Amino acid sequence: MHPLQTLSCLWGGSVINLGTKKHRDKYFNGIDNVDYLGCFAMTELHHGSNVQGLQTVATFDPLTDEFIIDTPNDGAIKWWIGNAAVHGKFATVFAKLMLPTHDTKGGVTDMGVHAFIVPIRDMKTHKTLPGVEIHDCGHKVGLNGVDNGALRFRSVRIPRNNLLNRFGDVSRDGKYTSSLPSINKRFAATLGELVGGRVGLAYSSVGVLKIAVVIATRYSLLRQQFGPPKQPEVSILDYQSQQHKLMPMLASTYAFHFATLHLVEKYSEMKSSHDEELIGDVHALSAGLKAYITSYTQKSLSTCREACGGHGYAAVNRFGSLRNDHDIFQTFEGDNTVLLQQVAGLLLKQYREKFQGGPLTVTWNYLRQSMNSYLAQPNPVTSRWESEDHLRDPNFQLDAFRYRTSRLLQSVAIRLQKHSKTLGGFGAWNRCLNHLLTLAESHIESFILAKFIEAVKNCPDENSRAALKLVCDLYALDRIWNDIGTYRNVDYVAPNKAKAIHKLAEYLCFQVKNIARELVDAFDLPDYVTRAPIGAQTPSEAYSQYTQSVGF
Ligand SMILES: CCCCCCCCCCCCC/C=C/C(=O)SCCNC(=O)CCNC(=O)[C@H](O)C(C)(C)COP(=O)(O)OP(=O)(O)OC[C@H]1O[C@@H](n2cnc3c(N)ncnc32)[C@H](O)[C@@H]1OP(=O)(O)O
Ligand SMILES: Cc1cc2nc3c(=O)[nH]c(=O)nc-3n(C[C@H](O)[C@H](O)[C@H](O)COP(=O)(O)OP(=O)(O)OC[C@H]3O[C@@H](n4cnc5c(N)ncnc54)[C@H](O)[C@@H]3O)c2cc1C
Repeated sequence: MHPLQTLSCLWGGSVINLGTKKHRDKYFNGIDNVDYLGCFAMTELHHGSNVQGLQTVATFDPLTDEFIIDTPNDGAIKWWIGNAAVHGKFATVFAKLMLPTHDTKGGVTDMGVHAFIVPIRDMKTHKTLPGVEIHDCGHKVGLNGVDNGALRFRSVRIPRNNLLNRFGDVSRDGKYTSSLPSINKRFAATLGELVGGRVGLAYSSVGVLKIAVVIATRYSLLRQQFGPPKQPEVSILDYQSQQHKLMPMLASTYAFHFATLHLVEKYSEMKSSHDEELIGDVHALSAGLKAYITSYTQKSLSTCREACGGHGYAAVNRFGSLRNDHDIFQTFEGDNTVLLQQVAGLLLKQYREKFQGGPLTVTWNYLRQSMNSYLAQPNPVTSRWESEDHLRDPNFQLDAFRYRTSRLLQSVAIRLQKHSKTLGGFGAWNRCLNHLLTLAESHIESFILAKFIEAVKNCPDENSRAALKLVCDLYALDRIWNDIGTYRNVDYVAPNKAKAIHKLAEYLCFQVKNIARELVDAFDLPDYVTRAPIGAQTPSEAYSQYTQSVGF
């Protein structure tokens, strides 16, 4: 999807999902046929992550039945707004709704952040409208095809009808009504508009990871360097170090593929059902997967570039532009560190409800099982089991991941309770922040593994199932080895078992290497998508495409 289209989804989605029939009737066709190019103006110079801290105001004027949109200070200038600098005709502006209190002092009441449609350029002349000032945010590290702009509003008047009023409305006489019980619920509903973008970014990030893994793996099979004395040189993927760099990454790519397929399904289900519980579930899942996957992909892009040596540094082989364009996936649509805290918050909410007897929603019900079974002391016998059958048993693998999450959840809940007494909620949360982030990542890894195991089980073709099982085992054991300290600290894994896990993970890297070409070809990415000579589908063409690219 082209960034412009994605940005129009943000603008169009906000009008359709935060507005009501009158907005759909007035704007849908223009959005759909791209007459009404628009932008999603939430972020300000001083506030991006903290949406409740936004300062742009929309004050209702009962005399003229309008809202007055104002940027009260430079910190409130809308910043980074895609489609604003060149193309946008409208903006969905997120601002604090201010209602007159009708008292003698002429006061106003802050009703919280709401969304407003603000025309920013003339439909015919495309000139910036009166009271609107727009500048380009300038050259960026990447994604320079997107025209990110900064907008200042000086007493811009819009009709009352331009309030996107699905979750809160203002009558002609300035009375506020809402279908939702609290300002917090209205805020959550408004933020719900961000979920679609996070789903899209998680899914797109897997696409970027596939491209990088395809290029690096194909090149590593093709590239030969050194070999045994008096024998032909070997492919660099024969080196254990190269296998260790790329094969767990290939396994993670497959794991993320299945996890994001499930996320898209849950998102579509949520959009059609509007199920309250599902909304919270999908919010946390999209936040967690977007944060986890985009962080993993960004690190992997550098690993792939390095694994291809000097030719990985040639712009024509794309690692640079992919790395530069993808880098911001870790920040926009919600900064990853901030989003992981949403996951931790929801886990703690479920934990509290569970111990207060409340129901656990379907996606988290493993916590119910794990809370009871896993939190018993680890079994001193199984913690020493090291056979390949046991280590490659999906039940062991998933139990290990879920045990870790449960232990992290229980221990952070205890720490938060202890620190809150002296530091208060905010201080306690900050004191435990790294623990909370580890909990969130551990939960997301458990979710990803569960989906991968499910995909293996449901694979109809026997040979493909065997290949997927091999890749899934590598994913699981690599992840356990990656955090072996946690498992050792709680004696879930004895020293002998840790050694066996490490040894088996290295052996599985070697085995996956033997089918690596088939595994990357299975992503079915044509050369016009990977667009990197050294990763050409036909190995014999790779070097010739590359030499031709420089003019030979
Ligand atoms: C390389 C190839 C390229 C390919 C091409 C692809 C190009 C892709 C281009 C994509 C274009 C992207 C353009 C970018 C756009 C943007 O960046 S838009 C702006 C994004 N900004 C954000 O995401 C802001 C992040 N901040 C927040 O979401 C919130 O401020 C917060 C941090 C979540 C709120 O925190 P706080 O104020 O502390 O409130 P909480 O108590 O945490 O939350 C209140 C309740 O609301 C619930 N909630 C929060 N978010 C959501 C949500 N999204 N959906 C549903 N519910 C939500 C939260 O759970 C709380 O509920 P309760 O616990 O019940 O109170
Ligand atoms: C190319 C690009 C396109 C964009 N497009 C749009 C758009 O179209 N519309 C739009 O509204 N916005 C857009 N944005 C803005 C984007 O959404 C914000 O940059 C993002 O939400 C992060 O906010 P911030 O930049 O203010 O960072 P901050 O929130 O200031 O965060 C900075 C750092 O502080 C850390 N931090 C912040 N809060 C916490 C916390 N509570 N706990 C721990 N660490 C914390 C973060 O982890 C981060 O590393 C875009 C940005 C870019 C660069």
